Order: sequence, then structure tokens, then C-alpha cells
Amino acid sequence: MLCRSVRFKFTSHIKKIKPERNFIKISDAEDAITVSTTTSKVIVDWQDNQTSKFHNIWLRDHCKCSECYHQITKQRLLDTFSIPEDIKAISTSPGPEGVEIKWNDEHKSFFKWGWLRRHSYDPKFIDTHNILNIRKTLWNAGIKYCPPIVQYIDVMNTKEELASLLKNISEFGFCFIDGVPHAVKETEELARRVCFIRETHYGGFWDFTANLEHGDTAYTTLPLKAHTDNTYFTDPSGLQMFHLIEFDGKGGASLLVDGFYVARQLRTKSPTAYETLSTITIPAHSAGDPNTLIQPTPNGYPILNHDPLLNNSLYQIRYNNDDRSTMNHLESEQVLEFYDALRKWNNLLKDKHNEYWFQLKPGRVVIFDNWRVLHGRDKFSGHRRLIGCYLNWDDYQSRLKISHLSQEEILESL
Ligand SMILES: C[N+](C)(C)CCCC[C@H](N)C(=O)O
Ligand SMILES: O=C(O)CCC(=O)C(=O)O
Ligand SMILES: [Fe+2]
Repeated sequence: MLCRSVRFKFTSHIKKIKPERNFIKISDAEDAITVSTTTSKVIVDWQDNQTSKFHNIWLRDHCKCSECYHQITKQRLLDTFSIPEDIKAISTSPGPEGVEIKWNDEHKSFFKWGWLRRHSYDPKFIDTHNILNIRKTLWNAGIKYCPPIVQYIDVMNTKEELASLLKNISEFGFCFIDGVPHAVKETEELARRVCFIRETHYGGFWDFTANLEHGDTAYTTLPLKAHTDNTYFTDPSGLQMFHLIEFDGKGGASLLVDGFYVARQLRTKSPTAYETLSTITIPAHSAGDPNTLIQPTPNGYPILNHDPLLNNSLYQIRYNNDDRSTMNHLESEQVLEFYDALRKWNNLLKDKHNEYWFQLKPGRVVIFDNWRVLHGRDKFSGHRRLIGCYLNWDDYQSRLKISHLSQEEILESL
């Protein structure tokens, strides 16, 4: 869905937006009608005439009682391999909240209906790998009329606004934070409000100008085409933060492009090119600093990466054509196919309708999803001081879930 409707939603950014319950609620058929057992399975018949079958060993292994599961660390205490191979439910006692099971090894387990329904594997009812149902709002250049914005003072002082910031980043792939003091200290505190900072060969919290302090074109006045950072890392940083705190020259505008929207356009216009960029791996390196040669393992990921656990949906874009190494692994017949697909991708990235150009100014920070949104920069002259940092994907996702899920919902999801 394009961001037409979001215009109205974002005039409400001055209102405190309560974090909506973003937990994927399972059907209200959580209450079972009957529970029965066979020699190897426990059978649950649900209200909606669905039936789940659980292997005895699977259920016993997932017992969450305080003897089998550490209630604080949420780690398994049970020695899986001590479960007798002939483990069998000898009695089941269903109740309003769930079912108690007595096993032939004398142990008793209790499983909540919600947990059983969520984790049912025969059949599977929901994508258990996606517990947050924050939709992705795809956008094009029109986002310039209604970019997601939150206020620094609110993010720093209320968990609701921090939750809104995280939700915006998850939904749109980026968010502006306005009212940030024009200084390293407060900008870094804002980053740490989200999660801890990722150290790399560029340092932790960066403060840079075009002085080639590091061997990368980011440290020059050259233009940078739309790209994602860290294609040379096995695990590219999840988020990137920029705050332009000093600038006395010309040019240097910033660019964002919604890579998920561009990928959808490519798939529609040229499914073959989409498939090519989803399969051909791209080696990358960062080798500009002395005594530095960073390459991912394996040394090559596709530009478009899909999640087999989530309906093979696109979950990560890795694209920096300048940091791409030699394509010496292609079969001869793949070469022209690759460059044709790359050109189609680039043409869409550079389509004016997909480019969101803006001028960063002191006080306005941008944080964006480096796995979805590509960024770039126009060439510039003069003194330009940019500060910011990388944040890890997993730490960002953790903060996002914690800010939108209750403890009970988190427990049910594990
Ligand atoms: C650290 N800082 C963000 C200033 C510069 C990073 C260099 C960007 C690199 N060419 C890449 O695409 O990953
Ligand atoms: O200078 C900028 O605006 C961004 C440069 C860049 O792409 C980066 O530092 O990763
Ligand atoms: Fe970059």
C-alpha cells in the first residue's frame, strides 16, 4: 500500500500514539473442545473444527514448568535426552486456560491453549516467525509530503514515543527525529535509547567530514548513488543514523529510496531480472583502510534476499555497486543476464518517482533500516560534518518487540 493515507495519520504525530497491540493474535478458537491421546500423540480438537496433533516427545520436550524451563532466563533446564523414548501421556485434564498432561515418566506438564494453537505444527496455523504484525507501508517520492517524524524530547522521555519511533522504522523503513540538540552527546544518547551502538572499523559513534580519515568515498565530497551499507559484512548493520550538524557549502542533499517498493516494481516489470538479483551472489569488500580487508562469509549474497521461514518474503536488500568485488564466479551465460538485471534495478532506483531527496539540517536526525532503505548523497563543496552510527539488526528488533509486546505475549511466542 502506498503512503497516500499516511498523510492524515502523520498529522497526528503531535498526539501521543499509544503503541497498538501489535501481537499477532491467533484465532479466538483458542479454546479446545476435546483432548485425546494415541500411543505417540496428543490430539487437540479446536472449536473451529481444526485438529492439532502433537508428538508426545515434542510436547514433553517443550514443557515450561519451573523444573524443565528456567522461568527467568527462559532456557530449557530439561535434559531432552533423558526423556524416555516411549514417553506417553497417561492422562489429560483440559481446563479453561489449557490442558494438564500426566506423563508415564511421572512428570506433569501444563500447556496453555494459546501456546498450543500458536505453535501447532500439524497443522501450522500462523507464521510463528513473525510475532509482530507491523505492516510495511511502501512509499515513493510522495513521502516528502508526509514523512514519519517524532520529537526527540518525547522519544527520550516516554516509552510510548520510543515505541512510535521503532514502529515507524519498522513500517516505513525510516523516521526523522526532530528537535535533537546539534551535538554528539545528545545524538549519541538518542542512538543508545534505541539500542547499543555497533562498533566497526569506522569506529563506534562516527563524527566525520570529507577528509578521507577512512579509505571510503563517504569521506569525500563525491556523490554516492543509492546503496545500502556494509555489503562487505556477513551481517550488515540493521539501522543507520545520520545527523548533519555542520554544513557551510553547496549540495550534499540526502537521498532515501524504499528498496522494498523498488523490488516490487522490478518483480512486476521483469520477473526474470528479479529472479536473477535474487539468486546471483555478489562478492564485496572494504579495503580502503590500511591493514584492512573486510569480506563477508560466504563472500557473496544476492542483492535481494528472501526469508524461507516467512513465505519466502523479501527481508534484506544488500546493494552497493561501488563496493562490489570482481564477479569471477559467474558462468559465461550468466554475464549478460546479470548486467541486464542490474541495469533494470538501477533504472528503477534512479526513477525520480522512487527518489526521496531532502536536505538534512542540524536538529533533524534520520534513522533508517539499512536492510530495506537505500541511501545516497549528492556531491558537495565546503565543510560538511556528519555524525551518526550503526545499530545491529537483532538489537533493534529486540527493542521493537519489547516496546510492543507484553511479557505474556513474549512468553507465548517462545
Ligand atoms: C561509517 N560511515 C557510515 C561514515 C561510512 C561508511 C562507509 C560506507 C561504505 N562504503 C558502505 O557502503 O558500507
Ligand atoms: O554523507 C552522507 O550523507 C552519507 C554517506 C554514506 O552513505 C555513508 O556514510 O554511509
Ligand atoms: Fe552509506
